Amino acid sequence: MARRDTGTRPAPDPEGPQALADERAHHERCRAALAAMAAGAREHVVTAADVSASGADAEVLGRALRTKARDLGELPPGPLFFGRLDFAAAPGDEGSGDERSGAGPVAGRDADAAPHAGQSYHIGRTRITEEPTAPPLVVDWRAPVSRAFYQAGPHDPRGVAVRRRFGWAPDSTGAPQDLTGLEDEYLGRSGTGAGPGGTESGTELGPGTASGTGTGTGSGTGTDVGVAGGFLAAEIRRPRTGPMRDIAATIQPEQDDLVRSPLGTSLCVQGAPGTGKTAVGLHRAAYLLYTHPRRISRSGLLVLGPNRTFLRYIAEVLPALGEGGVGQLTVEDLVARHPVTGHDPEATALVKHDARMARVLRRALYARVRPEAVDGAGLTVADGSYRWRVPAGELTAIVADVLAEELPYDTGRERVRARVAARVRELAERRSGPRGDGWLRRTARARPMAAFLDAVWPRTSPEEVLAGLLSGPQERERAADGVLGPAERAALGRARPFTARSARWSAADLVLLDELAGLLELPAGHGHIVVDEAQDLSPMQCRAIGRRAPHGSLTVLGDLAQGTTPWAARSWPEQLAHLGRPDARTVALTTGFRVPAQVTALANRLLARLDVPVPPGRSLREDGSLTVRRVPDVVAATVAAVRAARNGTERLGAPAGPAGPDIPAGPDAPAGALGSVGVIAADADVPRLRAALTAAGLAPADPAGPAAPGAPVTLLPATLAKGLEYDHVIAVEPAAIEEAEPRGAHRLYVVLTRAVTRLEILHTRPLPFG
Ligand SMILES: Nc1ncnc2c1ncn2[C@@H]1O[C@H](COP(=O)(O)OP(=O)(O)OP(=O)(O)O)[C@@H](O)[C@H]1O
Repeated sequence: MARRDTGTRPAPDPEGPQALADERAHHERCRAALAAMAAGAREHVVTAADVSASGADAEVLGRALRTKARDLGELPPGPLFFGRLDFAAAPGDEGSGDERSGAGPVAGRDADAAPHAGQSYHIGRTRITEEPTAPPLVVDWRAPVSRAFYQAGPHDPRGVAVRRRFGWAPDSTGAPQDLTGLEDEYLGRSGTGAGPGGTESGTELGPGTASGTGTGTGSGTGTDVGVAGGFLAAEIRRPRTGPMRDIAATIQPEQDDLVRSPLGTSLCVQGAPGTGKTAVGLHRAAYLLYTHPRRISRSGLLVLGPNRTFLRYIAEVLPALGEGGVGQLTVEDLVARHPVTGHDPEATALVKHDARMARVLRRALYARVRPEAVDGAGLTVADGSYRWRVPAGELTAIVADVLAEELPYDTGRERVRARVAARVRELAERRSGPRGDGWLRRTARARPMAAFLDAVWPRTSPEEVLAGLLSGPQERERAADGVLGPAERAALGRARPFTARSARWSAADLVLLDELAGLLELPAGHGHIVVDEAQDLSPMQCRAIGRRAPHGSLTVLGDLAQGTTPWAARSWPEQLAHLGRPDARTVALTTGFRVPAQVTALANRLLARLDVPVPPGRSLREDGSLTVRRVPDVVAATVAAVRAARNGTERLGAPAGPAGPDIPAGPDAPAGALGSVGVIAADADVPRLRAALTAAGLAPADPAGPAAPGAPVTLLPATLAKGLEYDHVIAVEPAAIEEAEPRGAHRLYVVLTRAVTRLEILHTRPLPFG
């Protein structure tokens, strides 16, 4: 593990200022090249229509070019590279583990496929080149060549002589803007990785930074990232001011392993709060799109999150990585055949989300297939002066055979039709010579055939089957007998009968309708699905996701300790089986990048009471603070706490230091460096807190509103906190949060782990944790 203690050793490198000037010049060159690339892409869009052979070609080409032009145009205005690798004159076998090196280089990106000895590569969020045949000015962080940036260490330099990271000072909005520093690690001095390897380096500071000393300790390579120092520390301490950011500059080795897992591998990441699960999932999505552009298109990739607020929070990560246009949905969106207009009591919802419902629904659907309805006289089809008759026994056998094939219901119906028609043709040909395909098609559509099918294997819809099941006691008894207990069967039933047309569907009904739709016909598949907060999914929701990637893979992200739904998972093997991926590799992440150590210690105390088999988290951050205050009036105390935070009497973030990929924030930070404040309370307490804050002139943003991700103060109900983070969290009355729902202790665990820098707990009632 490379260790650096530059905190006590100023950068000694006499070439520093020149190196910085050279890098600035390179950055200027990159900016000009990127502008030319964007202009070129736009021009290609215009000319594509003229040069294409057909309208269809023009459309496809135009779409591809438009996407490229848009992505280039949409790249955020920040730094165009964040790292550099200088390979030693005799590189080792770096990059050989990447699946793409086996598959051969992708056209136009040959230079990025494997490092060349003695060559330097700048690494950034997108590839930049002055012309297609020239070596790139910047290689994409996902290219095989870039892998060493994340994985090389003193004991495994991967041919890297020097790894350089860049520091960028922020502009007035807090976005990194000016190249102000660089930090070199000498990895490959011995050339073999033997010996002490990774040696010290200096942080070369440019003008405008606070001092001439380096930052922090340790740069975090190897799986033991330890206490973060240098630019990683600066990055994770950077105040949160808006939507989630990408972490391309500081992905850690164990995260990188997950990000670059092969497309065919389904992964499950169990991670304590703030360990980067969401970040890993999104970067893996970007990596797969880059690495397998032909096998997985943007429309073939899907990201699922728990709610709209969360999706808005993560919405900018993929576009910032040059991958706009990826579908980001909630599971509710996925199954939204109808608006939700009904509501289920909890006991009913529990039954509907239970895995056993899959069997009940299958039975309810296939109860419609009735071999016993075959007419004893068989099926007779007229053919000119002939009458062809298939005997009842043969028809029954055909139906039984097709049933045994377990095809989707609609396919089964067509298979029966095709088999019976083929049998009729056999009879006809035996008597009076060959029959063509047109004849066969007509026979398959003949009226007696339709009547036979309607009696034996009728056409139906998910709505019809579910309405029948929920409102017909007999149908329910038949389908659920031996599967659900009497109380569960009763909970499933609706008092008043209804039809598919008059139905008011509940959220759980939509999941059941989706299951039925999947039994009737296979849904369109995705090449890869990233599922966040997967611990909260019910077995039936898991099935809805799994069947949408029949040949694809999944990245399943979650934390059993954060499960808050009544059906939340308690074991990953079970959840993965419901997702149809029992063999997925499960990996635990425990190093937290968000929550400070004191807060993590508090959360771990609560975790011990949650009875879930997950390892406790540990924090990478020794900074940050935790305050627990018993107050006479939580509403008044909340107003005072928010006011103090906004007045800047409590500064947030890291101590002032040289710019890493960071905004310096701390006692000397500029006012603009104040981070976000999140007030989190039991849902029922939110209205009065909102009223009080608004009356005090501190109107908070509504987390569901459009301004939420960038707002200075957000007030959010505990049930919306999942996946989000704020610099300063004010958690109001934990006892009320815990008692609001059956899994309230898990909810409280989520709430207590949202703070990046400071957690302030305000309470009048006794605290639910020891
Ligand atoms: N390698 C890294 N470098 C810098 N920041 C990181 C890194 N990994 C994670 N982070 C940051 O840590 C924070 C937490 O990450 P993320 O939200 O992905 O965690 P999570 O495991 O999904 O958390 P939770 O379970 O609480 O939702 C984010 O701000 C993320 O950008």
